[in-house]
Amino acid sequence: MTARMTARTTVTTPTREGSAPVTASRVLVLNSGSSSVKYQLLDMADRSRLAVGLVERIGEETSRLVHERLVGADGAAGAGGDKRERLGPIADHEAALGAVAQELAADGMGLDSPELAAVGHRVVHGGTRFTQPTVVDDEVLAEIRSLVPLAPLHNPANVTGIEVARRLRADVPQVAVFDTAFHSTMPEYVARYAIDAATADKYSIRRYGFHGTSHAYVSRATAALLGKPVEDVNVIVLHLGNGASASAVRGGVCVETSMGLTPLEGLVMGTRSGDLDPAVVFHLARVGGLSVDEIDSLLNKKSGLLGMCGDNDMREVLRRAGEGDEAAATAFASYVHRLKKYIGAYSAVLGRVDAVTFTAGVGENAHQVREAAVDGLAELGLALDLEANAVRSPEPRLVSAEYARVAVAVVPTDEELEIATQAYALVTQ
Ligand SMILES: Nc1ncnc2c1ncn2[C@@H]1O[C@H](COP(=O)(O)OP(=O)(O)O)[C@@H](O)[C@H]1O
Ligand SMILES: CC(=O)OP(=O)(O)O
Ligand SMILES: [Mg+2]
Repeated sequence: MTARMTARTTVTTPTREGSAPVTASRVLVLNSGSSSVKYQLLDMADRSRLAVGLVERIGEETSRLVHERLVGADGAAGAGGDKRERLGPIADHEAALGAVAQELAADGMGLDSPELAAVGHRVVHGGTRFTQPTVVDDEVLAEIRSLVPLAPLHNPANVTGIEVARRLRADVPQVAVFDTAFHSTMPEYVARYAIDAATADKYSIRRYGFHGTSHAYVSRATAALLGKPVEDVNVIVLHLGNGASASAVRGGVCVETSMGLTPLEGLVMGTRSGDLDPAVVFHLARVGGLSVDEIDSLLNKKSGLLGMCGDNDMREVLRRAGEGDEAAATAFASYVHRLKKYIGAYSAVLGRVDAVTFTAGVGENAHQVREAAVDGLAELGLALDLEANAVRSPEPRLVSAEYARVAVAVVPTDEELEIATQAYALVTQ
């Protein structure tokens, strides 16, 4: 990406007065979740962050917007920032994005700025069609909308984000960057489920995989950390946030990932079950009398750590387990056992593993999870330097023992920077 960036052409937009064009190098990135919007404004001329923020608990009485300006009020780097918080109900995503636009405008960095080159949107499901970042027009938006049944928790919010941003700034390209894109290289025999082929084709049933923007960024950053070209590095990436997924990346190309048709399969997550016998669904319907929607909600929103022990935040699970709480200890043990299984499985898939990399909220911060997941895997070449592993740091770093054959790394993910980079590259190419 960096190489592509240096050869950039410029985007020109008219000034507000409609006179001479100015060079636009800012990208606003929107990551809209079901009840939250995370955003960042970046200047791609030097890849710096100008403002970051979060709106959470959208639709509740207790909504909260936190906005942080990271540069001087006139956009000058290093001139000191400002952090503001707004509490009180924000009814929906439309209102949330309106509030975000207001905060940016208050800092002189509003959506009407002639310096805005693009808005980059995280879109979770891109189906089989969207394997590249894509400028959104009516037809593309309709296709993203048609994928809502495959990502009901995520795509509706992504669609709203695009609609609102388009309305606020119709002349600036809206670029969709898809979670599924990086995984589109999986071999057909990996992507296919072993079900009737005609049925699978009719209903677009296959493994798509998610968090691809993070898996792509982190696998490249791991190669950089090892000081090797990405083509020479085989890595298992463990993205452990609220949603969690593993991927096996051979020489920069994804060959397998744990999430499937939807972001429900695979690892134990904050509120999602991950892998289970599909017959659990039939049993709940036939014997439990639950509707399909009730089972969907149970497995997506009331399972995982939350379902097993009542807390979905790993910090809380660790605290309770440390105090001897049995349900929390079992939930933690299930979480790391599933991780261990995927590390083993993907070691077999890759044949040779150069690194196992932990990322996202849990992966970057919970040293206990890393320690427990790697424990006992010496035969696979994995061993930690426990002291290095326990150190907190925002930097990419190695935490493996010096003698270990396979590196264990902690690499902070940066989906927003990756989305901005891809969006900017597309509009300036
Ligand atoms: N210090 C910490 N120790 C353990 N877990 C943490 C810590 N900080 C954050 N987390 C976990 O990270 C999760 C959020 O990760 P994040 O990548 O931000 O998720 P998402 O992007 O899916 O919202 C939280 O639910 C919490 O469990
Ligand atoms: C796809 C997915 O699971 O995303 P998130 O972790 O943001 O919920
Ligand atoms: Mg995330």
